Amino acid sequence: GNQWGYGKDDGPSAWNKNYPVADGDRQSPIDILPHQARHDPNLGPIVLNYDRCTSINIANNGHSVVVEFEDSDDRSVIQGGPLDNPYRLKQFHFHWGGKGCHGSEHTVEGNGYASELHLVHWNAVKFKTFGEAASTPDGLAVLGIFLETGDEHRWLHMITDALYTVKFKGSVTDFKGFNPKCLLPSSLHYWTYLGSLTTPPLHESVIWIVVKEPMIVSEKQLGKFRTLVFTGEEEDERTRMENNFRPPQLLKGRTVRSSN
Ligand SMILES: NS(=O)(=O)c1c(F)cccc1F
Ligand SMILES: [Zn+2]
Repeated sequence: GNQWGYGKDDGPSAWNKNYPVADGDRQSPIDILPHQARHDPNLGPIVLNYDRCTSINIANNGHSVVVEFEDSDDRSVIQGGPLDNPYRLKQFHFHWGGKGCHGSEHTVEGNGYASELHLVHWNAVKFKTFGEAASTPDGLAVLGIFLETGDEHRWLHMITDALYTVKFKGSVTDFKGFNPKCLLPSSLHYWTYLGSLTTPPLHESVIWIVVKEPMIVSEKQLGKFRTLVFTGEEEDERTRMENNFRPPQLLKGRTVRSSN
């Protein structure tokens, strides 16, 4: 099948073999150069209505740890900013590095962060299903939040305390009542640009909204993500899940706008 990963032979430099769009004109992530971003006064604030969000489960999909949400109605949406419609929250997941090295996907002036949280939303006004939205330009809106190491994050333990239940690829456990609003930094000032999924199939369907202010988490909390493994419980090898990030891709003439 189309198995891909983050190793030497199946990693980002090999993805274009099975997914030629990897060499496309609007690939993600990118290196963000704040001084070259165009400040757009028409870019309003991002508005998150997550108060009635319904988390369902937490899973290890062999590439990351993902928390899925009920998305059969508009109970949790993102709107405003560059978005013309409300986009429904579908899932969130993380990308991270190895001990002490960088693991974010987007970089800022060449500097990576320890990790990056992606909150994935889809345009249910224009599309019937997530899959349809994910394969059509601007069907998705992903909110990216950098994680920087420092003091312990007061709410991230709700995620890290559950990671031992999804150590192996293919494990899924109940994860109800979690509202990701508790993870967000105080300011939602952002950069925005048109890009893609950062994992295969790399569809060029994403309106990216990258928040400028990182959330602060402790090295201990981040270390718990590295107790996950890419491999299934039945497999012999136990390959530690880390460095599950795609490096920055060419801008190819795109404009990055700044909310302010
Ligand atoms: N990394 S990402 O946020 O681009 C992403 C998506 F948007 C959707 C599915 C998987 C995935 F990894
Ligand atoms: Zn992601």
